[in-house]
Amino acid sequence: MSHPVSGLGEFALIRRLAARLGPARRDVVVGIGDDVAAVEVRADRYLLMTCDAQVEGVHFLPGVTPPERVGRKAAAVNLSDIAAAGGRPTHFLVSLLLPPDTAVEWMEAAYDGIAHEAALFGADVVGGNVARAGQLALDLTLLGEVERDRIVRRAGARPGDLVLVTGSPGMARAGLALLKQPAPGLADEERRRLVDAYQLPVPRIREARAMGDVGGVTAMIDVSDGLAADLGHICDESGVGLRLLARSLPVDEGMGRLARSLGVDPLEWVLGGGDDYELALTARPGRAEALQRAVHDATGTPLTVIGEIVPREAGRHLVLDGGQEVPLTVAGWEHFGAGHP
Ligand SMILES: Nc1ncnc2c1ncn2[C@@H]1O[C@H](COP(=O)(O)OP(=O)(O)O)[C@@H](O)[C@H]1O
Ligand SMILES: Cc1ncc(C[n+]2csc(CCOP(=O)(O)OP(=O)(O)O)c2C)c(N)n1
Ligand SMILES: [Mg+2]
Repeated sequence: MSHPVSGLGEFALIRRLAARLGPARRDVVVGIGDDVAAVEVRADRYLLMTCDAQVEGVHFLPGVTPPERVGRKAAAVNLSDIAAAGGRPTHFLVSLLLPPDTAVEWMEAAYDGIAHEAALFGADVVGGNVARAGQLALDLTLLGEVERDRIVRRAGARPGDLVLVTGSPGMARAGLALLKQPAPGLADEERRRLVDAYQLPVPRIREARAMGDVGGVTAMIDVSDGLAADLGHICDESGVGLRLLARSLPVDEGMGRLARSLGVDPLEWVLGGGDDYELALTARPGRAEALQRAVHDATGTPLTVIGEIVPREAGRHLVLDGGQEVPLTVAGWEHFGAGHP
Protein backbone atom coordinates (compact mmCIF):
# COMPACT_ATOMS: atom_id res chain seq x y z
CA MET A 1 0.00 0.00 0.00
CA SER A 2 1.31 3.46 -0.79
CA HIS A 3 1.27 6.33 1.66
CA PRO A 4 2.26 9.99 1.26
CA VAL A 5 5.57 11.48 2.38
CA SER A 6 3.57 14.00 4.41
CA GLY A 7 2.56 11.21 6.79
CA LEU A 8 6.23 10.47 7.48
CA GLY A 9 7.58 14.00 7.85
CA GLU A 10 10.70 15.59 6.37
CA PHE A 11 13.30 14.20 8.74
CA ALA A 12 11.90 10.67 9.03
CA LEU A 13 11.80 10.61 5.22
CA ILE A 14 15.48 11.57 4.98
CA ARG A 15 16.40 8.83 7.51
CA ARG A 16 14.36 6.27 5.62
CA LEU A 17 15.88 7.16 2.25
CA ALA A 18 19.41 7.32 3.66
CA ALA A 19 18.96 3.77 5.00
CA ARG A 20 18.66 2.57 1.39
CA LEU A 21 22.18 3.74 0.56
CA GLY A 22 25.17 1.47 0.70
CA PRO A 23 28.29 2.22 2.74
CA ALA A 24 29.90 5.58 2.00
CA ARG A 25 33.05 5.87 -0.10
CA ARG A 26 36.24 6.06 1.89
CA ASP A 27 36.86 9.68 0.94
CA VAL A 28 33.60 10.88 2.56
CA VAL A 29 34.50 12.64 5.82
CA VAL A 30 31.04 14.11 6.55
CA GLY A 31 27.94 12.55 4.92
CA ILE A 32 24.19 12.92 5.46
CA GLY A 33 23.25 14.70 8.69
CA ASP A 34 25.28 17.90 8.65
CA ASP A 35 24.95 21.30 6.93
CA VAL A 36 27.39 20.21 4.25
CA ALA A 37 29.02 17.03 3.04
CA ALA A 38 32.83 17.03 3.21
CA VAL A 39 35.14 14.95 1.05
CA GLU A 40 38.90 14.44 1.12
CA VAL A 41 40.52 15.85 -2.01
CA ARG A 42 43.78 17.37 -0.86
CA ALA A 43 46.18 16.88 1.97
CA ASP A 44 45.34 20.19 3.62
CA ARG A 45 41.63 20.78 2.92
CA TYR A 46 38.20 19.27 2.37
CA LEU A 47 35.83 19.78 -0.53
CA LEU A 48 32.41 20.92 0.81
CA MET A 49 29.05 20.32 -0.94
CA THR A 50 25.53 21.47 -0.21
CA CYS A 51 22.21 22.10 -1.99
CA ASP A 52 19.02 23.95 -1.08
CA ALA A 53 16.05 25.20 -3.12
CA GLN A 54 13.71 28.18 -3.14
CA VAL A 55 10.26 27.04 -4.26
CA GLU A 56 7.50 29.47 -5.25
CA GLY A 57 4.78 29.55 -2.62
CA VAL A 58 6.88 27.51 -0.17
CA HIS A 59 9.97 29.72 0.33
CA PHE A 60 8.78 32.98 -1.26
CA LEU A 61 5.47 34.63 -2.08
CA PRO A 62 4.76 34.75 -5.81
CA GLY A 63 4.29 38.29 -7.08
CA VAL A 64 5.55 39.79 -3.80
CA THR A 65 9.29 39.16 -3.53
CA PRO A 66 11.09 40.78 -6.52
CA PRO A 67 12.92 38.18 -8.67
CA GLU A 68 16.37 39.66 -8.01
CA ARG A 69 15.79 39.02 -4.29
CA VAL A 70 14.51 35.48 -4.92
CA GLY A 71 17.78 34.78 -6.76
CA ARG A 72 19.91 36.39 -4.09
CA LYS A 73 18.23 34.37 -1.34
CA ALA A 74 18.58 31.12 -3.33
CA ALA A 75 22.34 31.73 -3.36
CA ALA A 76 22.44 33.02 0.24
CA VAL A 77 20.80 29.96 1.81
CA ASN A 78 23.47 27.78 0.24
CA LEU A 79 26.30 30.13 1.20
CA SER A 80 24.93 29.95 4.75
CA ASP A 81 25.50 26.18 4.89
CA ILE A 82 29.14 26.63 3.84
CA ALA A 83 29.45 29.29 6.56
CA ALA A 84 28.16 26.81 9.15
CA ALA A 85 31.06 24.48 8.34
CA GLY A 86 33.57 27.33 8.62
CA GLY A 87 34.36 27.14 4.91
CA ARG A 88 34.74 29.29 1.82
CA PRO A 89 32.31 29.00 -1.12
CA THR A 90 33.69 28.34 -4.61
CA HIS A 91 31.32 27.02 -7.34
CA PHE A 92 27.56 27.05 -7.90
CA LEU A 93 25.37 24.84 -10.12
CA VAL A 94 21.92 26.31 -10.81
CA SER A 95 19.04 23.96 -11.52
CA LEU A 96 15.93 25.81 -12.77
CA LEU A 97 12.51 24.13 -12.53
CA LEU A 98 10.21 26.31 -14.62
CA PRO A 99 6.54 26.38 -15.56
CA PRO A 100 6.40 27.11 -19.32
CA ASP A 101 4.73 30.51 -18.80
CA THR A 102 7.55 31.87 -16.58
CA ALA A 103 8.50 35.35 -17.88
CA VAL A 104 12.00 35.47 -19.37
CA GLU A 105 12.48 38.87 -17.74
CA TRP A 106 11.59 37.41 -14.31
CA MET A 107 14.13 34.62 -14.80
CA GLU A 108 16.85 37.03 -16.00
CA ALA A 109 16.37 39.20 -12.93
CA ALA A 110 16.46 36.17 -10.62
CA TYR A 111 19.64 34.99 -12.34
CA ASP A 112 21.22 38.43 -11.88
CA GLY A 113 20.42 38.01 -8.18
CA ILE A 114 22.15 34.64 -8.02
CA ALA A 115 25.21 35.99 -9.83
CA HIS A 116 25.34 39.10 -7.63
CA GLU A 117 25.15 37.20 -4.34
CA ALA A 118 27.67 34.59 -5.53
CA ALA A 119 30.13 37.31 -6.55
CA LEU A 120 29.81 39.02 -3.15
CA PHE A 121 31.35 35.92 -1.60
CA GLY A 122 33.84 35.05 -4.32
CA ALA A 123 31.88 32.15 -5.84
CA ASP A 124 31.22 31.46 -9.55
CA VAL A 125 28.27 29.90 -11.35
CA VAL A 126 29.79 27.10 -13.44
CA GLY A 127 26.74 25.21 -14.71
CA GLY A 128 23.24 24.03 -14.01
CA ASN A 129 20.14 22.61 -15.63
CA VAL A 130 16.71 23.61 -16.95
CA ALA A 131 13.58 21.46 -16.77
CA ARG A 132 9.88 22.12 -17.18
CA ALA A 133 7.94 21.82 -13.92
CA GLY A 134 4.53 22.46 -12.42
CA GLN A 135 5.86 24.94 -9.88
CA LEU A 136 8.78 27.35 -10.15
CA ALA A 137 11.87 26.42 -8.13
CA LEU A 138 15.51 27.47 -8.06
CA ASP A 139 17.58 24.56 -6.74
CA LEU A 140 21.21 25.46 -6.23
CA THR A 141 24.22 23.31 -5.46
CA LEU A 142 27.26 24.96 -3.93
CA LEU A 143 30.78 23.64 -3.55
CA GLY A 144 33.31 25.09 -1.19
CA GLU A 145 36.43 24.27 0.71
CA VAL A 146 37.73 24.37 4.25
CA GLU A 147 41.11 23.78 5.85
CA ARG A 148 41.11 20.36 7.55
CA ASP A 149 41.81 21.83 10.96
CA ARG A 150 39.02 24.42 10.62
CA ILE A 151 35.97 22.38 9.68
CA VAL A 152 33.13 22.78 12.20
CA ARG A 153 30.34 20.21 12.43
CA ARG A 154 27.02 19.84 14.23
CA ALA A 155 28.69 17.25 16.44
CA GLY A 156 31.35 18.51 18.86
CA ALA A 157 29.43 20.42 21.55
CA ARG A 158 30.44 19.43 25.10
CA PRO A 159 28.90 20.12 28.52
CA GLY A 160 30.26 23.41 29.80
CA ASP A 161 30.38 24.98 26.34
CA LEU A 162 28.55 28.27 25.89
CA VAL A 163 25.82 28.64 23.24
CA LEU A 164 26.00 31.72 21.01
CA VAL A 165 24.06 33.14 18.08
CA THR A 166 24.81 35.83 15.47
CA GLY A 167 22.33 38.65 14.83
CA SER A 168 18.69 38.60 15.97
CA PRO A 169 16.68 35.49 15.03
CA GLY A 170 12.97 36.13 14.61
CA MET A 171 13.31 39.19 12.38
CA ALA A 172 12.76 37.17 9.20
CA ARG A 173 9.54 35.71 10.59
CA ALA A 174 8.42 39.25 11.37
CA GLY A 175 9.22 40.30 7.78
CA LEU A 176 7.13 37.45 6.41
CA ALA A 177 4.24 38.44 8.69
CA LEU A 178 4.47 42.02 7.39
CA LEU A 179 4.21 40.84 3.79
CA LYS A 180 1.15 38.79 4.60
CA GLN A 181 -0.79 41.34 6.64
CA PRO A 182 -0.75 45.12 7.03
CA ALA A 183 0.74 46.47 10.24
CA PRO A 184 -0.28 50.09 10.60
CA GLY A 185 1.84 52.10 12.99
CA LEU A 186 5.14 50.61 11.91
CA ALA A 187 7.62 53.16 10.54
CA ASP A 188 8.77 52.62 6.93
CA GLU A 189 12.37 52.14 8.05
CA GLU A 190 11.33 49.48 10.61
CA ARG A 191 9.23 47.70 8.01
CA ARG A 192 12.11 47.71 5.51
CA ARG A 193 14.55 46.23 8.04
CA LEU A 194 12.24 43.32 8.85
CA VAL A 195 11.25 42.59 5.24
CA ASP A 196 14.93 42.68 4.27
CA ALA A 197 15.74 40.17 7.03
CA TYR A 198 13.26 37.77 5.41
CA GLN A 199 14.04 38.45 1.74
CA LEU A 200 17.78 39.21 1.87
CA PRO A 201 19.48 37.16 4.59
CA VAL A 202 23.22 37.84 4.87
CA PRO A 203 25.16 34.58 4.79
CA ARG A 204 27.51 34.68 7.77
CA ILE A 205 30.60 33.55 5.83
CA ARG A 206 32.80 36.39 7.07
CA GLU A 207 31.62 35.94 10.65
CA ALA A 208 32.45 32.21 10.55
CA ARG A 209 35.86 32.83 9.01
CA ALA A 210 36.62 35.38 11.74
CA MET A 211 35.63 32.78 14.34
CA GLY A 212 37.89 30.24 12.65
CA ASP A 213 40.82 32.62 13.07
CA VAL A 214 40.18 32.66 16.84
CA GLY A 215 39.34 28.96 17.30
CA GLY A 216 37.34 27.37 20.11
CA VAL A 217 34.05 26.84 18.22
CA THR A 218 33.00 23.25 18.99
CA ALA A 219 29.79 22.92 16.90
CA MET A 220 27.85 25.12 14.50
CA ILE A 221 24.65 25.12 12.39
CA ASP A 222 22.84 27.71 10.32
CA VAL A 223 19.38 28.64 11.55
CA SER A 224 16.97 27.89 8.71
CA ASP A 225 14.15 26.01 10.46
CA GLY A 226 14.18 27.97 13.76
CA LEU A 227 16.72 28.56 16.56
CA ALA A 228 15.34 25.93 18.97
CA ALA A 229 14.96 23.23 16.32
CA ASP A 230 18.38 23.86 14.82
CA LEU A 231 20.09 23.91 18.23
CA GLY A 232 18.23 20.61 18.71
CA HIS A 233 20.19 19.21 15.74
CA ILE A 234 23.46 20.21 17.46
CA CYS A 235 22.24 18.45 20.63
CA ASP A 236 21.22 15.32 18.67
CA GLU A 237 24.51 15.09 16.81
CA SER A 238 26.67 15.98 19.83
CA GLY A 239 24.76 13.87 22.38
CA VAL A 240 24.27 16.76 24.81
CA GLY A 241 21.54 18.81 26.53
CA LEU A 242 20.90 22.55 26.49
CA ARG A 243 19.94 25.43 28.82
CA LEU A 244 18.86 28.60 27.03
CA LEU A 245 18.39 31.81 29.01
CA ALA A 246 15.29 33.75 27.90
CA ARG A 247 16.68 37.03 29.24
CA SER A 248 19.86 36.63 27.13
CA LEU A 249 18.10 36.09 23.79
CA PRO A 250 18.75 39.03 21.41
CA VAL A 251 15.20 40.28 20.79
CA ASP A 252 15.11 42.94 18.06
CA GLU A 253 12.99 45.83 19.27
CA GLY A 254 10.92 46.33 16.09
CA MET A 255 10.36 42.59 15.79
CA GLY A 256 9.19 42.44 19.41
CA ARG A 257 6.81 45.34 18.95
CA LEU A 258 5.28 43.82 15.80
CA ALA A 259 4.91 40.39 17.43
CA ARG A 260 3.14 41.85 20.46
CA SER A 261 0.84 43.94 18.24
CA LEU A 262 -0.21 40.71 16.51
CA GLY A 263 -0.73 38.93 19.82
CA VAL A 264 2.40 36.78 19.43
CA ASP A 265 5.00 36.22 22.16
CA PRO A 266 8.24 37.56 20.56
CA LEU A 267 10.14 34.54 21.96
CA GLU A 268 7.99 32.32 19.75
CA TRP A 269 9.47 34.05 16.69
CA VAL A 270 13.01 34.18 18.13
CA LEU A 271 12.99 30.45 18.92
CA GLY A 272 10.75 29.10 16.17
CA GLY A 273 10.50 31.65 13.38
CA GLY A 274 12.90 30.19 10.82
CA ASP A 275 14.41 31.76 7.68
CA ASP A 276 17.01 33.54 9.85
CA TYR A 277 20.21 32.18 8.30
CA GLU A 278 22.06 33.25 11.42
CA LEU A 279 24.74 30.95 12.87
CA ALA A 280 24.07 29.13 16.14
CA LEU A 281 27.19 27.69 17.74
CA THR A 282 28.82 26.32 20.83
CA ALA A 283 32.25 27.37 22.09
CA ARG A 284 34.64 26.69 24.92
CA PRO A 285 33.74 29.23 27.62
CA GLY A 286 37.22 30.74 27.70
CA ARG A 287 37.00 31.67 24.00
CA ALA A 288 33.59 33.34 23.93
CA GLU A 289 34.78 36.89 24.49
CA ALA A 290 37.56 36.65 21.91
CA LEU A 291 35.05 35.21 19.40
CA GLN A 292 32.61 38.05 20.05
CA ARG A 293 35.32 40.65 19.61
CA ALA A 294 36.68 39.08 16.41
CA VAL A 295 33.23 38.84 14.79
CA HIS A 296 32.39 42.38 15.78
CA ASP A 297 35.70 43.79 14.54
CA ALA A 298 35.53 41.93 11.21
CA THR A 299 31.84 42.45 10.42
CA GLY A 300 29.99 44.54 13.02
CA THR A 301 27.63 41.60 13.57
CA PRO A 302 26.68 40.99 17.21
CA LEU A 303 27.44 37.54 18.62
CA THR A 304 25.43 36.89 21.78
CA VAL A 305 25.85 34.25 24.51
CA ILE A 306 22.37 32.74 24.97
CA GLY A 307 22.93 29.68 27.13
CA GLU A 308 25.09 26.69 27.89
CA ILE A 309 25.51 23.05 26.95
CA VAL A 310 24.68 20.54 29.72
CA PRO A 311 24.88 16.73 29.89
CA ARG A 312 22.31 14.93 27.76
CA GLU A 313 20.48 13.63 30.88
CA ALA A 314 19.77 17.23 31.95
CA GLY A 315 17.53 17.65 28.87
CA ARG A 316 16.79 20.78 26.84
CA HIS A 317 15.35 23.70 28.80
CA LEU A 318 14.54 27.38 28.57
CA VAL A 319 15.19 29.40 31.74
CA LEU A 320 12.46 32.04 32.01
CA ASP A 321 13.07 35.52 33.40
CA GLY A 322 11.76 34.46 36.83
CA GLY A 323 14.29 31.60 36.97
CA GLN A 324 11.73 28.89 36.21
CA GLU A 325 13.02 26.18 33.83
CA VAL A 326 10.60 24.90 31.18
CA PRO A 327 11.23 22.20 28.58
CA LEU A 328 12.29 23.69 25.25
CA THR A 329 9.48 22.45 23.04
CA VAL A 330 9.26 25.18 20.35
CA ALA A 331 8.90 23.39 17.03
CA GLY A 332 10.76 24.42 13.87
CA TRP A 333 9.79 24.39 10.22
CA GLU A 334 8.80 20.96 8.89
CA HIS A 335 8.12 20.81 5.14
CA PHE A 336 5.17 18.45 5.53
CA GLY A 337 3.98 19.84 8.85
CA ALA A 338 0.61 21.37 9.61
CA GLY A 339 -0.02 25.01 10.49
CA HIS A 340 2.50 26.66 8.19
CA PRO A 341 2.41 30.47 8.17
N1 LIG B 1 17.01 13.59 -0.35
C1 LIG B 1 18.08 13.51 0.45
N2 LIG B 1 18.99 12.51 0.27
C2 LIG B 1 20.08 12.44 1.06
N3 LIG B 1 20.35 13.29 2.06
C3 LIG B 1 19.48 14.29 2.29
C4 LIG B 1 18.30 14.46 1.50
N4 LIG B 1 17.65 15.56 1.94
C5 LIG B 1 18.38 16.05 2.95
N5 LIG B 1 19.49 15.29 3.16
C6 LIG B 1 20.53 15.52 4.17
O1 LIG B 1 19.92 15.54 5.46
C7 LIG B 1 20.50 16.55 6.28
C8 LIG B 1 19.44 17.52 6.76
O2 LIG B 1 18.89 18.20 5.65
P1 LIG B 1 18.41 19.71 5.77
O3 LIG B 1 17.56 19.85 6.98
O4 LIG B 1 17.86 20.12 4.46
O5 LIG B 1 19.80 20.44 6.05
P2 LIG B 1 20.12 21.97 5.86
O6 LIG B 1 19.25 22.69 6.87
O7 LIG B 1 21.57 22.09 6.17
O8 LIG B 1 19.79 22.30 4.44
C9 LIG B 1 21.60 17.19 5.45
O9 LIG B 1 22.83 16.56 5.77
C10 LIG B 1 21.21 16.86 4.02
O10 LIG B 1 22.33 16.74 3.16
C1 LIG C 1 5.89 32.22 1.61
C2 LIG C 1 6.64 31.60 2.73
N1 LIG C 1 5.99 30.91 3.69
C3 LIG C 1 6.68 30.33 4.68
C4 LIG C 1 8.02 30.46 4.78
C5 LIG C 1 8.78 29.85 5.92
N2 LIG C 1 9.69 28.78 5.54
C6 LIG C 1 9.62 28.12 4.36
S1 LIG C 1 10.81 26.95 4.21
C7 LIG C 1 11.43 27.31 5.75
C8 LIG C 1 12.58 26.56 6.36
C9 LIG C 1 13.85 26.69 5.60
O1 LIG C 1 13.77 26.08 4.32
P1 LIG C 1 14.34 24.63 4.02
O2 LIG C 1 14.04 24.29 2.62
O3 LIG C 1 13.85 23.66 5.09
O4 LIG C 1 15.87 24.90 4.22
P2 LIG C 1 16.95 23.98 4.94
O5 LIG C 1 16.50 23.81 6.38
O6 LIG C 1 16.95 22.68 4.19
O7 LIG C 1 18.23 24.74 4.81
C10 LIG C 1 10.71 28.34 6.35
C11 LIG C 1 10.95 28.88 7.70
C12 LIG C 1 8.67 31.19 3.76
N3 LIG C 1 10.00 31.34 3.75
N4 LIG C 1 7.97 31.76 2.77
MG1 LIG D 1 18.25 21.58 3.12
